[in-house]
Amino acid sequence: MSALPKSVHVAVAVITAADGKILLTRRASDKHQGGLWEFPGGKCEPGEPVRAALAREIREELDIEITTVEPLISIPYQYPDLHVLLEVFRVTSFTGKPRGAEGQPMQWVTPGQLDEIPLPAANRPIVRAIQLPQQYLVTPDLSDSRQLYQGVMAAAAGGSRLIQLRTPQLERADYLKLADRLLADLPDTAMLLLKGELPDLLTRPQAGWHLTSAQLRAFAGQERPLPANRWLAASCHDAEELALAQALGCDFATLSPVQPTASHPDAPALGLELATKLTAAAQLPVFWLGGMQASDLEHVCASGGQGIAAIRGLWEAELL
Ligand SMILES: Nc1nc2c([nH]c(=O)n2[C@@H]2O[C@H](COP(=O)(O)OP(=O)(O)OP(=O)(O)O)[C@@H](O)[C@H]2O)c(=O)[nH]1
Ligand SMILES: [Mg+2]
Repeated sequence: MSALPKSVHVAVAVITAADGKILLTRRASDKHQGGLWEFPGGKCEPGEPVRAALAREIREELDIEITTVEPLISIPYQYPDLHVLLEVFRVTSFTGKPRGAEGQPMQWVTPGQLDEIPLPAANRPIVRAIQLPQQYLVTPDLSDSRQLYQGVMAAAAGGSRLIQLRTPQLERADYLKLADRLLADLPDTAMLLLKGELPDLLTRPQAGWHLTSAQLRAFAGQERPLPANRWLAASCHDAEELALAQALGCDFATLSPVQPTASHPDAPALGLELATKLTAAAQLPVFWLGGMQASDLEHVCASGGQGIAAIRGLWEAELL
């Protein structure tokens, strides 16, 4: 057997059925990461475009033709014995009926079940990218708790699944009161991330936590401060902070400011080119923040981002 190459470029498919279930196959036990479940896919041949490799691998492994393909995330990952660049695509339609054409076992699982299944270590951010929506709402800077409560509830009723409660104008006690009302009343489909200090999070097990970049730096070198079943995110502004977020085990990051924004007029914007570069190097889903609107979503996803985080761009006009 020849030695493994040092770095491989891999096309990976998250094949999603109409009911939201995702197709996993099991790796043969004699292969790299053998015996674990995986998303189907395989290595690009020299000079082969990644989407062509994806179509070929899925044809070879599952005997189907993929038809609707969108970029999900790309992950550079160093295993002890191999460097991989996983380029992951979501496949939402195909022709034919998938079968393990190489004799490999198959199963369809819900996004939530992915947490329970042994996958290769590089796959954790893929699982997070699958579980996260493409829009991350950040509450507008209002001082009226009632208006904020109604706005968040309306957003959740309208389908928003990921919401950060950011209210610099509220006193701490009022903030926590509002947070508790929302945690009690929001539907299970919506996840609320709070800002603040660890003790407040430890007493609110349903909440996620969004760290400031200063908190992220203060936690450097420490253990993940929340258990794996709670959402942990961080505000990042450069490559160093993205690396810290990853090292701390954050589930995702925001990267800002991508474009100039009214809420932070003095912060120099990263620009699209640098945001794309930083996102490609990161090993976690990255929401772009700063001057982002719903109309930017397609470009952000095509550039490797998870989606957009926005204050002004995503809330109903009457809230602002
Ligand atoms: N297909 C796939 N590969 C993954 C995943 N996660 C992950 O780390 N990898 C790694 O990516 C590399 C390439 O995958 P592969 O073994 O499927 O390649 P292939 O289909 O071309 O296989 P072959 O070499 O037997 O022809 C392997 O080192 C594998 O461990 C995943 O979810 N799906
Ligand atoms: Mg394969």
